Amino acid sequence: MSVNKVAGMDGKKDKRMPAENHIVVPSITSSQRLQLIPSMDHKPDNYEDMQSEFSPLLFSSLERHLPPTLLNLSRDHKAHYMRQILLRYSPTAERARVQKHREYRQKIISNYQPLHRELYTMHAASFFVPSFLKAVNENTEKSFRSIVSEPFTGVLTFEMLQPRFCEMLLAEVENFEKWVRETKFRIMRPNTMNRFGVVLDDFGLETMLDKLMEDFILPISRVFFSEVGGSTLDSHHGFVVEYGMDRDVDLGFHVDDAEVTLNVCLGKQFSGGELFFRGVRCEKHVNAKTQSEEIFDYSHAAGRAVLHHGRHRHGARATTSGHRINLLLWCRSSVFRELRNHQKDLCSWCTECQREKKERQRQRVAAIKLDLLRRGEATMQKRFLALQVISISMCMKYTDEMKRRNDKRLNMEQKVTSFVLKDYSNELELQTEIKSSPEKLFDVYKNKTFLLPKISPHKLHSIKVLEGDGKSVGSIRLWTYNLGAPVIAKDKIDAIDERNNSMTFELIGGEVTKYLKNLKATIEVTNEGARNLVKWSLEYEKANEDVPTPYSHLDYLVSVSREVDAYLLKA
Ligand SMILES: O=C(O)CCC(=O)C(=O)O
Ligand SMILES: [Fe+2]
Repeated sequence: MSVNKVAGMDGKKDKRMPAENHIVVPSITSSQRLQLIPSMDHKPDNYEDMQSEFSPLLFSSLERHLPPTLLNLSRDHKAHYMRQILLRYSPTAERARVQKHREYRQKIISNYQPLHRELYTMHAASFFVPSFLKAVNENTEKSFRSIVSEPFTGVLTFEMLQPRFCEMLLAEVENFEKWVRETKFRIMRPNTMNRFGVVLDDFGLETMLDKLMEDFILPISRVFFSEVGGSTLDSHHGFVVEYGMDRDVDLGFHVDDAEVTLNVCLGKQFSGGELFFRGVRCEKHVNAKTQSEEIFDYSHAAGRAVLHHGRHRHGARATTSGHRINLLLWCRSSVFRELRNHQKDLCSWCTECQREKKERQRQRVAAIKLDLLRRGEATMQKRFLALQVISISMCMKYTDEMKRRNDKRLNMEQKVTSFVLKDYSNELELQTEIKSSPEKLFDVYKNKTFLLPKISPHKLHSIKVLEGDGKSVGSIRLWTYNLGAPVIAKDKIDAIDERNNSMTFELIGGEVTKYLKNLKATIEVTNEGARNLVKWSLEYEKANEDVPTPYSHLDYLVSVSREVDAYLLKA
């Protein structure tokens, strides 16, 4: 089974940038690099009318990553700066392909006479049904839930297009196909799996479809598909597919080259043609076996939309009579794709990754249980507590149990083998024994943080000093690490006590600050008799009651320290 459908030539704008020698750009120093954390309170310029080989949406989303000193420059300055960066990432062959495709589109657009010009700009009131428009205008989770039904997890359906719009679009596609036949113009099909159907972006509908994605699909995807890039959609591939006895009959099992796929049935009369879904999979698991609970079939109806994750494996059964024509919008997120490049291991959204993870956890817990039982020295209570501590990052069940205890405001001190966990309200401590000297381990955290991504590459991707020297109080650093998914955090060194090998960091930015209003972490490396100990303490304030106690953060910090310990012993 080959399920990866190859994307068609999705085009870029038929526009050009202003001539470069018209722009005077202030010289750029190394401190003016793009920022990993976007300035969310900055409103980017609109680049719609700018001529460039890159999409206007790409410029708008990249603008938020510009260094603060560049944010207030003129639009042309910013575009010039961003274009230089984008060009560095666009290899020559890709640029040549884009250029060729742009010429192809230009040739079509300057020769083809549209039938319904009103389709080429967004007229929301005449395109969409009122219920859809109302939900998008209100733009709340509640408003979207009121129009959407979810017959199967991750497959949303809702009424979307007016019958008149469907008729006009069908007539426009027919008109375009007539022109193709008459002129014998060789057009590209939407992708390698379709012999029929046309790319709407290629004959002038790109701007309207950009708007459709940005103003109508993005708000819904933000609510339902944020985990898979739905909040950062910034480019699309828009086309129609056509089925019938004299067209393509069915569509094989595949995944789309999209983060979120919009599939709207335009008509006409048909029977058969059901969509079949078979579970969400990442690249690694795209061919993994389907579980019975992943099987879902859906019969489409004219005007109705289906919105699903692009990597939700699917296909379409044979259209047994009539004609079935659908509008497809493959919506993509460059940010999500970039982040995926750093996240080499598990996908939170791939059912198979999750199944493998559970299986590994089950095996670990079983091994720990067996080990404890074998040792026989632990009392029944010790065994139970050991499992609780070790499973902090593994099973929410345990942390829920701990939360209930915690709510009774119990100060627990649990001594288990080499771990000590203290759980106060808003404070957590986890201590573990290490073999290397306290001074050496502290030295890594104080002076040699550059070693950490090397020591623990699967947990920590990078540490960048943003302000100060990265070693003294007041220094600000940017951490990219892996807490199940890639996470970005900005911290400030709050206090250093070299005599006691202790340091405190405060979180001042990044995803975690969304659910923990305050988070201070202190490391203390000490020596107690014959034992060397590392203790991590967290002081935190949850953004709301539903936020889980940050056991996983604590466990993360301690497990990195244990890896540093192992590294020092080997060094
Ligand atoms: O035929 C359909 O409705 C599905 C089309 C589709 O999945 C695709 O073109 O990616
Ligand atoms: Fe598809």
